[in-house]
Amino acid sequence: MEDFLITAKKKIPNLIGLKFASKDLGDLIGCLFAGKFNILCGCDEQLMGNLVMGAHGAVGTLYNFMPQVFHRLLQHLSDGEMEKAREEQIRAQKVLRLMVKHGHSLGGNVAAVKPMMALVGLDLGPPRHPMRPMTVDELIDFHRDIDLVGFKNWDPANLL
Ligand SMILES: CC(=O)N[C@@H]([C@@H](O)[C@H](O)[C@H](O)CO)[C@@H](O)CC(=O)C(=O)O
Repeated sequence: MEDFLITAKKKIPNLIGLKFASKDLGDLIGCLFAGKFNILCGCDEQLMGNLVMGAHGAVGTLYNFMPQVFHRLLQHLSDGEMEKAREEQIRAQKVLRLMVKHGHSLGGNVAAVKPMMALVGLDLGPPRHPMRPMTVDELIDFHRDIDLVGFKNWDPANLL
């Protein structure tokens, strides 16, 4: 993406940045120093690392249903409380692993985003074809796993 920014800037004068969805941190630092670009973290599981390296913000799925975890992460980072920030990042990782685990058979982890949003009170309907919604049994399994990692204790204010 660093090469892209340098090359594209010559042809697209109003190019001001990008959402960095890769996990290549070498490329991230390259993008951050490629010029005055606005670089947004597009990989929720790497938010902490991206911000420490200098990313300017983030776009992500998990911020929709576990915002307090990320607010705390940002606060701890700004206070220099790295261990506490890590704890929040690990919470995000635990949820992501479950979304991949339970979303895989549905055609993608976006199908697992829907029940997460429902959990915080927003019924967004079923995922788009070819993904499919969870069956009742799958939903019970998913909720059980989500409860086991402690999700409901992290953001209790958000829950129904
Ligand atoms: C590449 C990608 O899909 N990134 C996601 C992440 O939230 C992603 O789902 C998450 O990090 C799990 O890998 C978002 O940054 C994308 C996104 O929300 C958007 O573009 O609207």
